[in-house]
Amino acid sequence: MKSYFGRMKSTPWPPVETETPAPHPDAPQAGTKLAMHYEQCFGCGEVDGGLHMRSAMGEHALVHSQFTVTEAHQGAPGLAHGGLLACAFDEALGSTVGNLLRRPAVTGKLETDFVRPVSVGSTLFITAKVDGVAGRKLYASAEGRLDAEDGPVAVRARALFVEVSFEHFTTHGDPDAMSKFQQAQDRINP
Ligand SMILES: CCCCCCCC/C=C\CCCCCCCC(=O)SCCNC(=O)CCNC(=O)[C@H](O)C(C)(C)COP(=O)(O)OP(=O)(O)OC[C@H]1O[C@@H](n2cnc3c(N)ncnc32)[C@H](O)[C@@H]1OP(=O)(O)O
Repeated sequence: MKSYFGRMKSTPWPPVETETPAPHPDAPQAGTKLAMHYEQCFGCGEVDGGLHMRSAMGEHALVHSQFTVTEAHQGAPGLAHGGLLACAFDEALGSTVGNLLRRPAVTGKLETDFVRPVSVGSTLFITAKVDGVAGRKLYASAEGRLDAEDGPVAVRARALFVEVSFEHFTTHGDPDAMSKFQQAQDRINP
């Protein structure tokens, strides 16, 4: 498969020896639309000004995500804010890791290469994959193309997710975090 990294190629990725991840037996099948994981998630939830990202499982354990850049997402006039684009890749990569490996994890490190401007009104087509697993360390990467699955690459990203216990979310976040996640899943997939 063609490298996902372009200029990132000079740095070895993953940076440590990893095992090739097998998708979890309960990972969604190719063609499945992925449910939002939480209604108040800025990436995939029903949040005003959010990304409203939509994702689907593709062939070869690739996850395809899309979102359209709105006026609420600007940095420079008419252009997507870089941090907002990083957020989009955090979401797409996190969803890829969560759905394929079904291990609770948080982003430890996220790197982005911005290679083309992304203007308001454009749709980013993001393709993401899990690259390797080393114990609790889960490595993933993605690229985002402008306005079509085969459009020009605008952003590349790679990230380390670290597996955590479910208590991470209830201790550091909302004590009811897990029941809220579950309620959201039940409403979406009754
Ligand atoms: C059943 C399951 C679910 C299925 C569901 C499917 C549905 C879809 C699911 C989900 C979609 C989700 C979509 C959301 C996407 C957005 C995600 C976010 O935005 S997450 C928020 C931002 N991130 C944080 O808030 C983390 C804050 N940081 C921490 O809490 C800690 O620092 C943590 C947990 C990352 C690590 O802390 P420690 O104490 O547990 O572990 P230590 O030992 O420090 O690190 C473990 C290993 O990782 C390396 N590491 C950690 N951070 C690193 C870094 N920045 N760079 C390099 N290595 C790092 C360390 O060197 C260590 O490696 P060595 O084991 O020693 O080899």
